[in-house]
Amino acid sequence: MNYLDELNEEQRKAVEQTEGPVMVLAGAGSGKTRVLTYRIAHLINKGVPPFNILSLTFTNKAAREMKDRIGKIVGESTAKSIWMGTFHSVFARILRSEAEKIGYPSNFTIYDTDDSKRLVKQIIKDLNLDDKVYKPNLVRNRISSAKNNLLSPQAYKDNPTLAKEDAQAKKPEIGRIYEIYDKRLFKAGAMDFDDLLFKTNILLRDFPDVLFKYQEKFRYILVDEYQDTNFSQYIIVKALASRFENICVVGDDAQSIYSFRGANIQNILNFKKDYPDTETFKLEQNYRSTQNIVEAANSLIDKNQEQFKKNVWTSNDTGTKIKLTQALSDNEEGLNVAHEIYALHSTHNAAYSNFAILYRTNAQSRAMEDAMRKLNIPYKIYGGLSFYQRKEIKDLMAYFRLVINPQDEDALKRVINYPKRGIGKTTIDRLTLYGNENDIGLWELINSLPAHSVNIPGSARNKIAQFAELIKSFQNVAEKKNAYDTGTIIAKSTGILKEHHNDKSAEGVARYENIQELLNSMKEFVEDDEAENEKDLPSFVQDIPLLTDQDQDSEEDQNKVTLMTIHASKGLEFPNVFIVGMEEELFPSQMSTQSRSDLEEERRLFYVALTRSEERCYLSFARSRYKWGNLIHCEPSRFLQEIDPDFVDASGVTPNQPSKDPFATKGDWGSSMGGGSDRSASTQRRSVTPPRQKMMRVPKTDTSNFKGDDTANLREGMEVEHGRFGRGTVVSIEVAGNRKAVVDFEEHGKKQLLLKFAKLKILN
Ligand SMILES: Nc1ncnc2c1ncn2[C@@H]1O[C@H](COP(=O)(O)OP(=O)(O)OP(=O)(O)O)[C@@H](O)[C@H]1O
Ligand SMILES: [Mg+2]
Repeated sequence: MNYLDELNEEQRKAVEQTEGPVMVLAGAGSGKTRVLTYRIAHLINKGVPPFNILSLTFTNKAAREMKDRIGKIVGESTAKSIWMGTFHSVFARILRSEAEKIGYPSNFTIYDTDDSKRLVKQIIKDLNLDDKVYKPNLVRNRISSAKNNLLSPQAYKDNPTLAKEDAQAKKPEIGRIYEIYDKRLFKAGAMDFDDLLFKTNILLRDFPDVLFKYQEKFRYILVDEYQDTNFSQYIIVKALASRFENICVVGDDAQSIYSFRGANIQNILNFKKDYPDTETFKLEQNYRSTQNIVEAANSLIDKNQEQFKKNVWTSNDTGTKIKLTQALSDNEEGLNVAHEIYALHSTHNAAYSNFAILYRTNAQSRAMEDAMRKLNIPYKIYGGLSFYQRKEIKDLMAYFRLVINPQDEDALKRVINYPKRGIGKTTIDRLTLYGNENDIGLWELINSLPAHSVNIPGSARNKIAQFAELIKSFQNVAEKKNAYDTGTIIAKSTGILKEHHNDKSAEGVARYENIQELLNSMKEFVEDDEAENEKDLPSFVQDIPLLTDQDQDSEEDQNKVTLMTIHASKGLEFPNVFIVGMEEELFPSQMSTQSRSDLEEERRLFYVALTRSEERCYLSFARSRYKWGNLIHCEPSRFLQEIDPDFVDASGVTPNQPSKDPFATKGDWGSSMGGGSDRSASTQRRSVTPPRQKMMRVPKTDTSNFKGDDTANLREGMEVEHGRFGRGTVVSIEVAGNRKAVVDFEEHGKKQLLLKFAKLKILN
């Protein structure tokens, strides 16, 4: 069958209109991504060389799937040379070949969010600022949004509005922090994620020949999920497309869910202004979901004022109604979901991969995971601590980074005394201070130490010299050997492998296995004959910070239930979808209920969630859940009443009085639902005693300053105390296998702990 026959008329028109600006603005599941995919195949069939096509997707996984499909139409080897991937990965690749023009080494390091946060923290400390006021996360977000709006440190400092905002927030030094942050990154030959876009913009702005080269190269540009592009991405696309204007963007204003990261829905609304010749196509037929799901989603999004009205319909079956259930607690909610999955799996023979559980916040995964494990249901969780963020992996990777780019000070500081070689903290601090004051990079400094009058004793000087020699010897190895051989030599001769091997605790064994796993993946990398890239260490390390856990899907992950946040589920589809935690102050989130536009974004998020489902969709809420160590009573989400009740099976959940909430609409799924209710219609949350008979866990009685040491109650964000490491905050909890938690300790940094042994005290 001709591939064009697999499209409806409107889709086909959008595919065949290959020249000039094209916008496809259409609802969920209407085939926008399919149009992009077939359009690329069509371009190639019409004779456009694949290397003249640039396709920007939301995830690298989406790009791989697109490439696979195109490969089936035009042949795999042809499909391979299309430039396709996320903005970050595509422009990282371009920056590597052009970096020297903007003063960066081509093997610049990419700092992930964690690395960049550590740097911000360090600067706050160096400036003697109070990190309770200058919260590193907040400062980093502010810098990030400045970069995504293309504001340099100078422009930030000169901007009166920002200065006023910062002054009002009692954080007048953010501009200065940004300036230093920027300088240090540059000195380290490093870019953070936002820089990959920011620096691309600088490159295209300041080097007309480079701009010309890529305009000529990317004669056809396609962008998926255009509604979630930010200003920085928008300007890149605009610059590249301005010569030929063969640009096709697809998106759905109703699915714009990243404004908190600077995504600007105006980009899609302004497309026509930017390109007056734009041909617009509307796709209205949904191929993904049953009628019930489509209509339910339509009725919900109708409540938003800011939107293009769309008429989305489907010729699919009516399907079953959306099933609304309630539970007494988050644990019970998890068990309900698990039982339903188990039942569908056994009676309908549904593969586990046909199920997704979607939630608003990562912390909600815990109750779901516990339940999956109770019923022995295999699951895969996205968005936890990704493999490459584990401490032992980052340590070894820091050696790799340093070998490739010795200017990388974050890497250097991370390993100069790891494994321990007697170079103390005071010594490192003195080196750093001297380097900063005299504007000498750390690597240069430790290599010319005799020429400098830093206050460091002779014994430490020797050790530093030995360390520099060690790194240089690795650089020699890296020049001659492939990534795997180099990696193995580094893991062995630094003593890292041995250190983990000798540690026979459960954590130690896991760390050793993780290091082995990293080396295995390096072996795979060098043995992969298909991939045309170099097999050396820099090629292996290059894009690792850009990998997300969605990119690490292995064969064995195929038949598992998917657990993820709604944000991460964009563009995906599953036969059965469970949307859990449909409660006020959780979804919509507490922060969002103060303004209409924020609330509308939450509603779009709910729209995204609903429209992931193909056949069955389940909504649930719990009447109580733990938050910050307290059991909180929950109100059903206002969004539940916004779906036309014709499409919802709420049997067992009786409607209640209308809510008093100013944004709420008719009806309310209220408090007469389920046992043990003692609620009025108030929307306030408060702590209550859990209804005993059904609660899975009851918090222990408080006899000390501590909330009890029952780690079953542990949640992300909690303050805890550990016998050895002191106070810290729970960053994430992993329940697969032995329960583990990553805790960010005030004094000791992040540690992964096995909860069985860790004896964490939950603080107030
Ligand atoms: N003409 C068609 N015939 C058959 N199936 C189609 C057709 N168009 C789209 N589909 C199928 O419908 C589903 C949704 O398509 P697609 O993912 O491209 O939609 P989308 O508009 O990109 O959705 P989203 O807004 O969620 O990203 C896919 O499974 C796709 O294969
Ligand atoms: Mg899509």
